[in-house]
Amino acid sequence: MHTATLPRPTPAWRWAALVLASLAMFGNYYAYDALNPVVDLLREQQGLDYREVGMLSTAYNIAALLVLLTGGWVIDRFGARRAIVAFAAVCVLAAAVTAAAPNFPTLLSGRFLLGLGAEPLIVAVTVVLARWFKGKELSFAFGLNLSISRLGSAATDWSPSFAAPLYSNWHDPLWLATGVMSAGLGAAVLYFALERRAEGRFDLGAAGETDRLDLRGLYRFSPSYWYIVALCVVFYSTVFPFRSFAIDYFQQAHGLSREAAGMLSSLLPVAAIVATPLFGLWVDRVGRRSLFMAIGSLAMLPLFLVVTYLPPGPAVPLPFSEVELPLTLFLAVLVFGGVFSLIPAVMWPAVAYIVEERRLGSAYALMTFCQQIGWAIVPLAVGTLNEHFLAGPENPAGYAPGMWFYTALSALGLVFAWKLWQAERGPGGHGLEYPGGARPPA
Ligand SMILES: C[C@H](NC(=O)[C@@H](N)CCCCN)C(=O)O
Repeated sequence: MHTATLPRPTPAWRWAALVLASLAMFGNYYAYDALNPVVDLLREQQGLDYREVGMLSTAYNIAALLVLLTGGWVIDRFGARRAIVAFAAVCVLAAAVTAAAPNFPTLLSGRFLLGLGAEPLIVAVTVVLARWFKGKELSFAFGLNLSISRLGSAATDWSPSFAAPLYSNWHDPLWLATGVMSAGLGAAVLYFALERRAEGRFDLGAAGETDRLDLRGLYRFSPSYWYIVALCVVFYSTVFPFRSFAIDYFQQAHGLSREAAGMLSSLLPVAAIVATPLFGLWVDRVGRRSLFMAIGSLAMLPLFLVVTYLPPGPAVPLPFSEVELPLTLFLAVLVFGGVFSLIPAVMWPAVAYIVEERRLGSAYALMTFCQQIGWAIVPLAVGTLNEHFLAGPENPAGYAPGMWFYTALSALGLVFAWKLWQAERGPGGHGLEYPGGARPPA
């Protein structure tokens, strides 16, 4: 079929494709985060310690590293629409294995399997969005996709409230996650059917470059690229592991109920749902990308120490819920949510200004690869610190070393963002500080 003679897809088809692909991502993010509200139950009922909880997170990353190494081969070989269905099916299987697990090794295999499905599912969805939206609201489509994905994370955090009866044991909330991911698989199948019907009617463009890892070209990336990668590593190595332990931490160290801890933790993705696309639009207008990354890193620096050492403050009612939250924690997590919106909204698109288009797939794949390495190590380190310092409700101070560790990572992030800002203000800058990514003529 000679697609060049066909029209580009109409808005209705494009938005239907976005909604279906994003629902698959909703299931993906829900299934990943489903472990967070059951950490205390895994410790009490399954006898896991914090280090083992950290290992569950690391198992996901090791699988993701292996999949990223084999690159987008499956996507190239079988096409993105088949890949979306296949990877979503792997996620359903992974969620079911995790929910049914009778012991720790099976739990580990479930999370490993999830890494094999979830990260390439994200890549495949990125590929299909690029095909449908290239030249038409692509950034906005990516932003909406990320917001719907984060809604999946928030829904997991809310589940101790809306699915409270399930939380008498750790299996049932994970079966709920399996159900949600199955609905995501349903959306993936509908997407498959939609794309098949669109073929022959519309020009969907050639399948783009998938995120391949081209190790030969690494040395050709500029220092600015490597500063962004370094920031990406320390940023996500802080945020994602913090989220993994956050609900349990708020329960044990601050005495919150699971519902309140879940609501508090959900402020992070909820803030990001609203603010990420807005920050994206703002930065596109004003530029100053590396300055914003530095501001975000600076704002993040004191937050872990604030929740550890400042008095909790008065209890404030959370709108639209029965829950009351200590003011200090509420404000700290809200600011963290702002940072979680600002840095990703600026950081991922900034790479496109620094790396030429034909190497963008490699650049993103390498960045995601490095991200997984940091994200694999930190939960293990924090889990080990919690165990070593006997963290628990009788010894809330035992969580402080982990919080200092996050603070040290945030400080490193600030250094990398600062170096990037310096590099970009100089003559070798790539235009990150200017609205369209180009320095205005002198
Ligand atoms: C855009 C970015 N996504 C990622 O970093 C993914 N590699 C992993 C997401 C896993 C979420 N449970 C993000 O979400 O900010």
